[in-house]
Amino acid sequence: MDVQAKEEETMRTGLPERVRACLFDLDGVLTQTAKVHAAAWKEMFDAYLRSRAEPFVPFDPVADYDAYVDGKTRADGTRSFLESRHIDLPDGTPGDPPGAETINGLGNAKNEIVLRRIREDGVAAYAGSVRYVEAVRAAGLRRAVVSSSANCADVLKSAGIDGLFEVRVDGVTIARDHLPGKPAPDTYLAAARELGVDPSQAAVFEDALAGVEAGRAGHFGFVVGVDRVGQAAALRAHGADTVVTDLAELLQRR
Ligand SMILES: O=P(O)(O)OC[C@H]1O[C@@H](O)[C@H](O)[C@@H](O)[C@@H]1O
Repeated sequence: MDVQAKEEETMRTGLPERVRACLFDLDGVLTQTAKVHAAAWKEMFDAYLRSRAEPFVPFDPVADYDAYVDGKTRADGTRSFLESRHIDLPDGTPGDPPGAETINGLGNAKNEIVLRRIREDGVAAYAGSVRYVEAVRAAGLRRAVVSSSANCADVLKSAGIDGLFEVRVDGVTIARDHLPGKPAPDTYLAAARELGVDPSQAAVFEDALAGVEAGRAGHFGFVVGVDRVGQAAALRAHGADTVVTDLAELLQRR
């Protein structure tokens, strides 16, 4: 493909010309799993909150999920929501049984629920996202998935889209390399490094407030907020340069 044709195709991705790589979040951006996570968090937190002495105030799967849990690692999400309720639990250890009254125990209980739901209902990719990733691949851009989820590889495989990406930085990488999770930019920076591009040449695609914040903190070339729940203004306030409701909208931009 000659230079002009390539530039025209790159322009059709709706991204600035300097962008050479796309870094995609998973849950809620590529796959319809943000709502599965939100429902699993609610099931786990409500069971735990009911077991406590204070009056029961349920976990809100929209407001609490977006503010405290979305985009963060399992342990950070657990800690952050409990903190909002002034509940301080010990971390425990990764092997704590599901439901043990520790950060790890509650996180393990949530993971059992999420895996059960995924097993029973399967995982669907967003059709617009698949079209978009195929378009950026055709335009010659590099592609990575950057997720806080330790279940990232399985979810990509179940959705049948694991072959579209060259690099994966996920919850397993975070634990192995001791990376700070989102809203810190480290996971996105690691993916850009692995793809061999400067952050200024990479676009970040995120539906979580913690995720667009990571995009801004890492000084990435462009941050696309993906609004699945009516939080466009908050995504902009936390770091998105533009907001779409479906990635395919970007293909119409010139
Ligand atoms: O528990 P997992 O699968 O490791 O996922 C951790 C987090 O991964 C993020 O991608 C989701 O936005 C969160 O909702 C989720 O809790």
